[in-house]
Amino acid sequence: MTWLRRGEGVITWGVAAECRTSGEARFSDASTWWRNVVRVAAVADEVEVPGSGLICLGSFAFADEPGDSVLVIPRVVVGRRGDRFWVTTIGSAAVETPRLETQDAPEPPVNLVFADGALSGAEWEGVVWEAVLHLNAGELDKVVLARDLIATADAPIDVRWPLRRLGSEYEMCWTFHVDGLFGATPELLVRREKGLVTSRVLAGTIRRTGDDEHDLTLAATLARSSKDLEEHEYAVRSVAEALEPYCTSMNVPETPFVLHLPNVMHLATDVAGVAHDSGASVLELAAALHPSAAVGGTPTKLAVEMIAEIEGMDRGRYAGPVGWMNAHGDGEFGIALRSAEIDGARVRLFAGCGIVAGSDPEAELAEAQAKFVPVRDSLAGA
Ligand SMILES: C=C(O[C@H]1C=CC=C(C(=O)O)[C@@H]1O)C(=O)O
Repeated sequence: MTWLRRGEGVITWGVAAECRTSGEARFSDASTWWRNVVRVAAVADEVEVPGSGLICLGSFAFADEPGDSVLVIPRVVVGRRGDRFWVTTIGSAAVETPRLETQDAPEPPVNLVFADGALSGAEWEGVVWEAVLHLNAGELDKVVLARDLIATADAPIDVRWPLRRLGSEYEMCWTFHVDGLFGATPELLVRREKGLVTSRVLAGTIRRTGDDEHDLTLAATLARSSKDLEEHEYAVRSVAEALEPYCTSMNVPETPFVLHLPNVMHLATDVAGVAHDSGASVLELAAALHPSAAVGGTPTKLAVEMIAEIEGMDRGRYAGPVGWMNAHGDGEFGIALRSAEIDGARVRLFAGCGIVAGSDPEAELAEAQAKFVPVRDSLAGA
């Protein structure tokens, strides 16, 4: 498993224990399981930085139904924070320090072919039209609709190949791999670190052209676009409202900044708060925030119902929380965007867009295509 950003984070091997769960109680099941593990664990942590000591990594389904979720305690963790490096071993009996051996470099996927997933592009545009009709009728303010692509190779794909590329090309994102779900997400649902709670909210997107000067003009257009600012405002409000009960004070900037990624630019807001003594873990905070308006919509309940009704596919763990947590309940959960599920020689890629009353289905399809780019390119040959 992997959780990395700018070369910092953890890479893990093996499984010491795991909790598989599903349904509405998936977050509380996993939280209870983790608390029980922590209660009986003997932890020797000589490093004491985020990610050292006993940790688990998890990936959760977007929807209550269908979809499976998992929390995994790895056997071996190799971590880095700043100039500190460490190895953690975890087991139910005495554990030996593993020998860390250099592995062969991964090979690229062989003869990779892409095909539409549940819906073709044209069919998906039809679904977006349908949503726009509902939005214009005032039934809801925003709904996020996604689609999938299927990539098939001639032989099983080594996930280290796309992970290396994502890690180096999307440095400002969190590169992850948990139980077959991998990607590089630009959106941090929540981080809890020593009483400080932070969240990076994204919503509002413009595609990059490859011409830096032109992209700067586009960034300025994005920062002034009322459609995108409105969409962004919904997302920030949903995060601030969900975090409020857990924080004594909060800082919610009034204006977003533009986050530049190699494929797209987003309106972004970093929300920060001081956690009060409720002791809610980062996983409990992630459960309270999910699904934010960046992946569900506004109002949440209606948007999630509409997604189930018209989207035409099972999201699985795409757009669900993915991340790690330690024995104190500190950790980071991102939203599993710009992601894919790998199963042998087959990869299922996901991308979605926030739809509001003024959305143009053709433009949304182009935006979804741009959001497939990180994983799509990461699978390409050398
Ligand atoms: C749902 C996705 O992106 C979300 C995150 C950032 C910007 C978004 C947007 O502008 O539509 C989406 O809400 C995705 O990448 O699959």
